[in-house]
Amino acid sequence: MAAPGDPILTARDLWVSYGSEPVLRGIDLTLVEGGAPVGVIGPSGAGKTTLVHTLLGTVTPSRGSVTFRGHATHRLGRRDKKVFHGAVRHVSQYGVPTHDPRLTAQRYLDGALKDARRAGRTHPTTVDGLLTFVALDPAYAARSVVTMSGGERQRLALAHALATRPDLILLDEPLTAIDPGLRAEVLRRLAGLTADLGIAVLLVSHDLESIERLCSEVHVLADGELVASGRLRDVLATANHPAVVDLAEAAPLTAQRLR
Ligand SMILES: Nc1ncnc2c1ncn2[C@@H]1O[C@H](COP(=O)(O)OP(=O)(O)OP(=O)(O)O)[C@@H](O)[C@H]1O
Repeated sequence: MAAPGDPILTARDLWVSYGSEPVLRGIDLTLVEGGAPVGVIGPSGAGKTTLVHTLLGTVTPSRGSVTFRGHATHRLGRRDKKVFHGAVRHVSQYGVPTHDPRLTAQRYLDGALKDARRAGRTHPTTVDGLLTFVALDPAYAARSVVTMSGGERQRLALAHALATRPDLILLDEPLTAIDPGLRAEVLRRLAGLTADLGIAVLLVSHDLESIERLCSEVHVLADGELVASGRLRDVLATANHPAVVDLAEAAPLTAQRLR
């Protein structure tokens, strides 16, 4: 039985290459049960999405390993894979992955609630409640997902992941397509709900403000390496890597507030 603080996903000396040049270089990262949200921030092309896919097992590392509760993810049997997919959910920057015009928000979220019941992962929520949580009008339940805007699809994907009450949620730029005010509000709600339900979060983003709103611990990813780690305030205060300096310069108001 997993207890708070036990590792859920652990990456050890993770190296990934698509061609000859490594995209991830020796990443060490541990995400724990019920842990406070962890952020990975880095510029475009730093390797953030690759890191998420490697944690999920959809990209195979050339060196190093990812373990789920102590078991190598690339060697999970069918049953353990099912457990893994219930425990660890992913929300990509592209939102709901569908081209099916018949898929409504209601059907999509109903499916997630059904999955949650089957896996014993329910929490007191409904389709209306989930839509409202991500700041979508409950009338959207009847909408075909393919007719929704990018920002609406992103929020629907987030609602879907939350419906299944995972132990860990991997968020890859999940709210980039919505305006900063709404993004701040959804992140605020997300921080509250994940804390209440004990869901651990990894947020990868290039946006310092989003990371600040959700994450107490951050890692800076630059050219495939984690070059600084700690509380965001401390990381910015001791910025001695050019990538950290660039981050602070790109969001001067946030950086100034934190210093
Ligand atoms: N399937 C692939 N084949 C070849 N190269 C890839 C592939 N996926 C990513 N890359 C390259 O790996 C590097 C890291 O990409 P990745 O998408 O992980 O970065 P990122 O930090 O998520 O970027 P962004 O913030 O722009 O989404 C980039 O140079 C990218 O072009």
